[in-house]
Amino acid sequence: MNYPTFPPEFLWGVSTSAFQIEGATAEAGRGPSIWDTFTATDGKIARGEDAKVAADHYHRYSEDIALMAELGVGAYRMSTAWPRIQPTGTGKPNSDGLAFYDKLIDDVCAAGIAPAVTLYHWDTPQALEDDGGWLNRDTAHHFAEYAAILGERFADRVKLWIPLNEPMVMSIYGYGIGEYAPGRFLLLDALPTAHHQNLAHGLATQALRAAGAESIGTANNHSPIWPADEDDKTEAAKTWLDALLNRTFADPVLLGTYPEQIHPHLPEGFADDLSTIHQPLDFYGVNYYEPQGVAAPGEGNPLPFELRPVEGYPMTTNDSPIVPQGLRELLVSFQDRYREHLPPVYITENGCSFADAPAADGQVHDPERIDFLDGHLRALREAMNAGVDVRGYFVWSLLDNFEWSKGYAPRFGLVHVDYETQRRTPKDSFAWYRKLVRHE
Ligand SMILES: O=C(O)[C@H](O)[C@@H](O)[C@H](O)[C@H](O)CO
Repeated sequence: MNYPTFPPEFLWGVSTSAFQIEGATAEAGRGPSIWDTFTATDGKIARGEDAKVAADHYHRYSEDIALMAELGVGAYRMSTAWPRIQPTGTGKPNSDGLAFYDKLIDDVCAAGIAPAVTLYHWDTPQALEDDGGWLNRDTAHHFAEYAAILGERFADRVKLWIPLNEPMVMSIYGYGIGEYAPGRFLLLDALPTAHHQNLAHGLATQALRAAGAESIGTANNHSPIWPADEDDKTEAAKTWLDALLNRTFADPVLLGTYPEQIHPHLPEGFADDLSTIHQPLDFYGVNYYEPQGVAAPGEGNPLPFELRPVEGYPMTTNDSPIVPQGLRELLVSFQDRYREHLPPVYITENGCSFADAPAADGQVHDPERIDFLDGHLRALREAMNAGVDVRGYFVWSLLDNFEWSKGYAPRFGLVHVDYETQRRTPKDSFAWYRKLVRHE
């Protein structure tokens, strides 16, 4: 099988997040997070599922590290659970929490794999949410304190640091439309949470630098915005949605500015924080899954846009259109828009879910996932040929895991997880990725 070719020093990895795989939510001093609260709230999660056990990674991380060593990946993007380190989000760190990540990071390093640590993948300590969460500017400063604790403890071993995972999703899905924790429905009044997360990114980057961190970047999710029709009003809606979903999180970090449209929705004095947010970065991490369709707002719609599905493409079981060329388009547009302000890029997440299950032969055959990865890697290669400086790629995800409000039905892993027995079964895509990563 001919694979797309990449430079020998290209960094191959896999990604996960703490809340989606660890389980052990009440063990070793971990405090409750907004997602523990959300999963315990009726009607919020499909089939009433929760992540108390998830993939039980907290107890089975050695087995999972052995799987990554088998894959031959050069890096593992994981997240640390803020409520495991600071159960209420402030104050003295929980030594058992630090000890867990000490052991995990040591064993990842011992397997010859570079740890890439995301400090925050949406599991805000509930105590901070009770004080307003990301609506409260103080949370950004608490986050910087948390970052300093991690930097001090792990900067000697961690290769790549990512303060926040997808602040856009936290703001829009968590505070804007209530689909994710903490479940607020504030629409555009959620935008102060975007600013406070951007501020947290800047303050945490300063704290990590002070602790001697090697390489710091982002993991922002981005989508090319595709107009549903040629109407001028749709073009205006496209510009607005691009500002909201993409530029509100890229511009302040890369340029030290916010798109004009967003200014009226930001907290007073936001401009004074831009120099803190606009920290020099070593890389820009992009999570790509799909383009986003848009049209002009209909009658009575309070928003300056209307979301539209992208049609005419094969779909995943998570209702995502499979559009590899969207990745090339996105990266080339970023190169054009940010030019010398865009540091080297890592694809920090890309992946797909299908209803994978062991077949009669005990194997898990997932040809659609192999096609998905192959297609997106070819599109990535094209973007690199067009001049985008891409240094690495992380598959979402190593393991099947808890897919937020959709629970366990969407399976994104290269490794199948039987949630009854916690048995791990590498899928065909695991073998495919192994060959690619090992240049076999
Ligand atoms: O991008 C995200 O939404 C998150 O970073 C992951 O936690 C998701 O599980 C994954 O993307 C699949 O939807």
